[in-house]
Amino acid sequence: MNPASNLILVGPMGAGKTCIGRRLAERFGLRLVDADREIELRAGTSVATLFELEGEAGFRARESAVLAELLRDDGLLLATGGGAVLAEDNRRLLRERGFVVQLLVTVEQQLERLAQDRSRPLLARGDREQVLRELAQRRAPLYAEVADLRYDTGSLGSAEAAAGLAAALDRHWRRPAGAPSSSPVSGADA
Ligand SMILES: Nc1ncnc2c1ncn2[C@@H]1O[C@H](COP(=O)(O)OP(=O)(O)O)[C@@H](O)[C@H]1O
Ligand SMILES: O=C(O)C1=C[C@@H](OP(=O)(O)O)[C@@H](O)[C@H](O)C1
Ligand SMILES: [Mg+2]
Repeated sequence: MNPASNLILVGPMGAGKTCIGRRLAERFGLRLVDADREIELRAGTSVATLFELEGEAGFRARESAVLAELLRDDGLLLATGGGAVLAEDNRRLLRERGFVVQLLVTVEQQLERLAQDRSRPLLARGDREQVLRELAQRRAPLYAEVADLRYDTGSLGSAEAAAGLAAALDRHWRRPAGAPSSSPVSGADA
């Protein structure tokens, strides 16, 4: 098991990386960083606009650079974007620099959670269900390759899921000596 001080969330769009990350950061005394948000801050524009202006390849180059920059630090809760595992160098970096949690979600749950979402360019055209199924098929082995722990949010709401994941991390994540101690998940209803 990986005794890293960073906690890294990977998984598909709508798995809850960003929102569960927010709750867990507080619980484990980690600094929350969301890779997409950091890319947007550096570029001064949105992920959707970057896809439009630079294509997916341009966005992926920015994503790799941001992951490398952020993961020089310790004590982070890093919420990645769903495609962060595509590049082999990213996968190596994630494995080396953190305890990686793969959040599991079904395509049906993704469709429900992202029904109103207009910010994810990969879902902007075509048949959403088909796109999500193709992405899941291609990426599932890549998430599995980097994961130290897999966690299924199933039918849980995000507060319950965060509380359940925190309990699983208490059992499975060996943190380095001197890491801040954990406190209850705020707003958890489980
Ligand atoms: N466990 C959950 N149960 C219900 N809704 C959720 C859950 N996790 C996330 N959501 C909702 O799904 C949407 C996407 O969540 P988000 O955290 O942005 O996912 P990701 O960063 O993995 O793409 C948000 O509207 C969020 O409130
Ligand atoms: O799956 C993907 O390739 C993407 C997922 C998004 O992040 P979330 O997984 O946080 O939605 C964002 O990085 C971008 O729209 C591309
Ligand atoms: Mg996100």
